[in-house]
Amino acid sequence: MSDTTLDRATETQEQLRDFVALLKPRVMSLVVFSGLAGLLVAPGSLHPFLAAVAVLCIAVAAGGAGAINMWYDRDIDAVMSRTRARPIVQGRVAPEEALAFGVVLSLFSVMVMGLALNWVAAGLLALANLFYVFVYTVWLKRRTPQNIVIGGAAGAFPPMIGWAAVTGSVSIESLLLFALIFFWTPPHFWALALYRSGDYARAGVPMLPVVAGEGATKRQILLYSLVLLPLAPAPALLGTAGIVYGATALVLGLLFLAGALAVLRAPSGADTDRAAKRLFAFSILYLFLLFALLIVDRGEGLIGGLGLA
Ligand code: HEM
Ligand SMILES: CC(C)=CCC/C(C)=C/CC/C(C)=C/COP(=O)(O)OP(=O)(O)O
Repeated sequence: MSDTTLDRATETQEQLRDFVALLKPRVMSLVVFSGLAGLLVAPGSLHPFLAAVAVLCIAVAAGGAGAINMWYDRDIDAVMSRTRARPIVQGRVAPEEALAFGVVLSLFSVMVMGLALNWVAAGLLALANLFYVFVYTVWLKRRTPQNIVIGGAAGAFPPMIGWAAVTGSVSIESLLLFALIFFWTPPHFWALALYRSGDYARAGVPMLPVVAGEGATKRQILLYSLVLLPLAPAPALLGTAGIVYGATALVLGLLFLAGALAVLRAPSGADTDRAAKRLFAFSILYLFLLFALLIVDRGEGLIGGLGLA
């Protein structure tokens, strides 16, 4: 192979990597997993191919919204150390190209969901996508410290979308899964914001630790952890999951609460940063485990949900 062919291959690979980065793939992993859980625990069955299409649509719509978010936020992303290396900021992807990429993916995923599954799931998918772009990114992120409480609802839709892909409807059970992520998001994000508050202050983004201070943020984290404690086991009461899920969710909730208390008690500075980093990491593990348990504890739902029964 000649040097120019090799150069071109490397360039294509790097471009591909940049476009994948626009989709925020790491955050997407949990979005997709929670969507899959919603799909698997829903009553009814779906052909495995259609189940795969539905999950792929959730991933692509979330990725499309992520690309549009990166286009809109390119000014503040350039100021924050965590986001400085992103492709648009580094000039490796043109802003208009990222925007077009995000819009096309968003439209495509909603259309495919509607045509292949049903229009309730497609409508919810569009709502989640629009909520992240317009309500969170454009409207609230730069205006109020409640940005992630309200705007964070976008990320709570995936299990409801998975559920609707199977059933064509919204139900009390899928609303409960929505509520679970909705109340999980503030402690998840504010833990990170505590040790990244310098970044947000520099960028002029009014995240809670910047606007209300460290103490108020820690108390809010504790409050939401208290709400999660009875909420997470609740699917066991509705029959969406079994007793194994319910008991483990309670234990996980107690561990979450212990993490929030450790953050509250930690003195300002390095100790707070350390406790907040641990809580942030645990928040991700917590949600992954909850949804994994939900799937496992509904073994017969899993088999039925994929039409394998
Ligand atoms: C408005 C709501 C949310 C905000 C503001 C937020 C913010 C963030 C931020 C800033 C990070 C760090 C990413 C990085 O290091 O580049 C992060 C990580 C993460 N978030 Fe969230 N998040 C939100 C909701 C969610 C939701 C709903 C999910 C999934 C259900 C989620 C899943 C994750 C995961 C899996 C990571 C770890 C990614 C990694 O390994 O870096 N987040 N989040
Ligand atoms: C269609 C669909 C299912 C959408 C779900 C969208 C989704 C993943 C929402 C979660 C919200 C999120 C990742 C916020 C990141 O905040 P930020 O954008 O302020 O983070 P940043 O500072 O890293 O850019």
